[in-house]
Amino acid sequence: MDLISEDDAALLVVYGKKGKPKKFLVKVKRGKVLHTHKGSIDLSEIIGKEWGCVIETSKGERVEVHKPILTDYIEKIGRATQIIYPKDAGFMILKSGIRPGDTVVEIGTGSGALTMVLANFLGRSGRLYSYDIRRESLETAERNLRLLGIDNVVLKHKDAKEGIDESNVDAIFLDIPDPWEILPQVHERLKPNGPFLAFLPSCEQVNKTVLKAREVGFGLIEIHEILDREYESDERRTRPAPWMIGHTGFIVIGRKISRS
Ligand SMILES: C[S@@+](CC[C@H](N)C(=O)[O-])C[C@H]1O[C@@H](n2cnc3c(N)ncnc32)[C@H](O)[C@@H]1O
Repeated sequence: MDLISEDDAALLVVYGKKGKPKKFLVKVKRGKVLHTHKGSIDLSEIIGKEWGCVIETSKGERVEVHKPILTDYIEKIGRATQIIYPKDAGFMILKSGIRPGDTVVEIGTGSGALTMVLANFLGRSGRLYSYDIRRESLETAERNLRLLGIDNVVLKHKDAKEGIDESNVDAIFLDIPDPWEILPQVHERLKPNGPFLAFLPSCEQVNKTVLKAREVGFGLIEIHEILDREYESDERRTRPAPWMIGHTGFIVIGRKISRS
């Protein structure tokens, strides 16, 4: 049975007045105490217990102990930049057509949120080459990747405008302010019919990207925006949560057409 051990990561959840969950991502250590607004939690107590168990704080409040999944990590990772949220990352992966074992390039590592999702999907037999111009971003991303024990990513400190080193790549993901500047190289480095997927916060960027993508030889160009509205439900009513992530960005996708 998969029991909780020392040094495991655990997601502890305590509930506020209106049933709102407050989440704590912790490393389990004997003797370590977590202090929350609902009392303290002795982490020694959960060692040897089953995942999904329920314990109590020092004030007798309920604490759920969950085994963290990828989205839990993404919510809590250190950030050096804006990140791509799971709602967008999941859609981008599906629309890229990539499969475990593929070779993928990412331009704009940032904090590594999309990097984590891509690397997790590609698996041990896959390879992700991720470029960033800023050392600070790469350092943050490296720390975040280490949290998950991800080892199929090659982080590259390089301006992608100076060239993409890999060729015959299955897909290229771009999260930089001006992807249109490098679409000619992206086209050259993709395998036949390979897709690019660009994440862009503004309509002006979308337009420039689409026009350039047509010019350099991408077909089946699509533009999407993904909206995710969370709901809350109790004995009295079910309704949209008062807060939502209003706008993240647009996703532009194109598939390489061979120049004949
Ligand atoms: C918004 S962040 C990417 C966030 C990332 N997708 C995530 O989910 O954490 C954009 C990153 O692109 C990098 N960048 C901008 N222009 C670049 C270029 N020409 N080549 C490589 N990286 C670039 C920036 O340094 C920044 O870290």
